[in-house]
Amino acid sequence: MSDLSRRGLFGAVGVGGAAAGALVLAAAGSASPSSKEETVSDAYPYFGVHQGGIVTPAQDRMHFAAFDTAPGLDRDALIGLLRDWTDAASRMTQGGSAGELDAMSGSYDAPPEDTGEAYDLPPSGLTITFGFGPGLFLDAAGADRFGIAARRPAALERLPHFVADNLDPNLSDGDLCIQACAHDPQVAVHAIRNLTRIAFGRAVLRWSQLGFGRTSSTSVDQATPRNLFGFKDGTMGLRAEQTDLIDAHVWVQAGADPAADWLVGGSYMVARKIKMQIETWDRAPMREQENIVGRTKREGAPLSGGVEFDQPDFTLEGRGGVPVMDVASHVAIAHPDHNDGVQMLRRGYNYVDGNDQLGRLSAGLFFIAFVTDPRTHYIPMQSRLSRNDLMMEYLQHIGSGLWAVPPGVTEGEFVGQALFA
Ligand SMILES: C=CC1=C(C)c2cc3[nH]c(cc4nc(cc5[nH]c(cc1n2)c(C)c5CCC(=O)O)C(CCC(=O)O)=C4C)c(C)c3C=C
Ligand SMILES: [Fe+2]
Repeated sequence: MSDLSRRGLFGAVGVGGAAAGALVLAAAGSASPSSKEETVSDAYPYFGVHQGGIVTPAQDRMHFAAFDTAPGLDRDALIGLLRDWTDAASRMTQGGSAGELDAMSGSYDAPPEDTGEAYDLPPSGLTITFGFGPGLFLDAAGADRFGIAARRPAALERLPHFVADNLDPNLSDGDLCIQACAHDPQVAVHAIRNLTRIAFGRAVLRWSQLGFGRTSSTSVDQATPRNLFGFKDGTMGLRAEQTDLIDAHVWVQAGADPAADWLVGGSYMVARKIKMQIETWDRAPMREQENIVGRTKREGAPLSGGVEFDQPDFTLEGRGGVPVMDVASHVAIAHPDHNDGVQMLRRGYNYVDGNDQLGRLSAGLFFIAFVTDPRTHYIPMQSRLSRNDLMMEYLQHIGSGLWAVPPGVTEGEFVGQALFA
């Protein structure tokens, strides 16, 4: 393990103004590694043009949390919360404590400012990404509690109902959300726990999710991981290095929504908790599994031929003139050619929440995508998938949410500050 831990605060807070994704070593005296040499102890800069945790190379662990603001919270108190969250996030991502004092310091007669479980741990690539839900702008009763309703982005509405959705309100929505990703689960959990604690009296945890195993790659240097169906997942996902595509499909551009200019440089985050009927899937023949996905299980190559990163040929016909790639395969329906060219930055995680009373795993994929506009990028694709995707027989969408993700933070500012200017 690196010498770098949370014993005291490190001088690395605020290192560089570079966009998140540039890796820095916070340990004094260490040489900067290339991204191929990244280790579990590294830190990403907190301050930058975009928030971390979007184009940052997807870490292997995630703790996601959605919050509701407390009844009676006013604009100044909300700003105070965002400022406190920003300060804590800027410290924790650099391997520091949640509070100004570390977990073992402070008055003996007061609770410590940090809960302590990450005290000996390095930064572990921690990123903390904040999002604002539709309810922050207008609550269920239509009240503009924080004086920001006029600046609500037009695209920030609850996602519509999709065919076969079976959403649990207790696993959906939230005025605010936080995505904490790290190489070490204890570091991600520590971040959410302490941010929840800091929010006491101002925002209440509504629902949360642990994810253990990325199902995407967001950098060209990352190998493609596998999901709980055993297939390579993330092959055709957007990569940080594809900057033109990231600009076109992920970041909100100037002029996109004049009422929501504060969101320029930010994005929209879609989260869907998708239960996978894995015991049923495990009984499906290999031929059927591959046909449903549209790719080979071993290599992740398109069924039309070639190797993993080759494009599928949807026109290729097999015996009897039947397309080799099933028109209802997951890949066929989700491909940009069949979705007006749209792509999304997928950043999901596998999850297992124990099991049900019949001995079936309560498991699936916590789907996360960052998009420039959910109305063009997520909603039409999900509508097609929910109606036609062969994989839907094995899936159940049980949780859902959409949040506007403000741009990155400059030192001295708080996250989302431009919304309140
Ligand atoms: C609305 C968007 C998507 C949802 C929801 C979704 C769920 C989901 N996907 C898999 C497994 C795989 N998905 C793959 C590709 C793929 N999926 C989406 C979108 C959604 N998936 C897109 C845009 C793509 C890329 C299509 C393309 O350009 O070819 C693959 C193949 C490998 C890959 O390219 O990533 C797999 C496997 C599961 C299990 C799942 C829900 C549980
Ligand atoms: Fe998919």
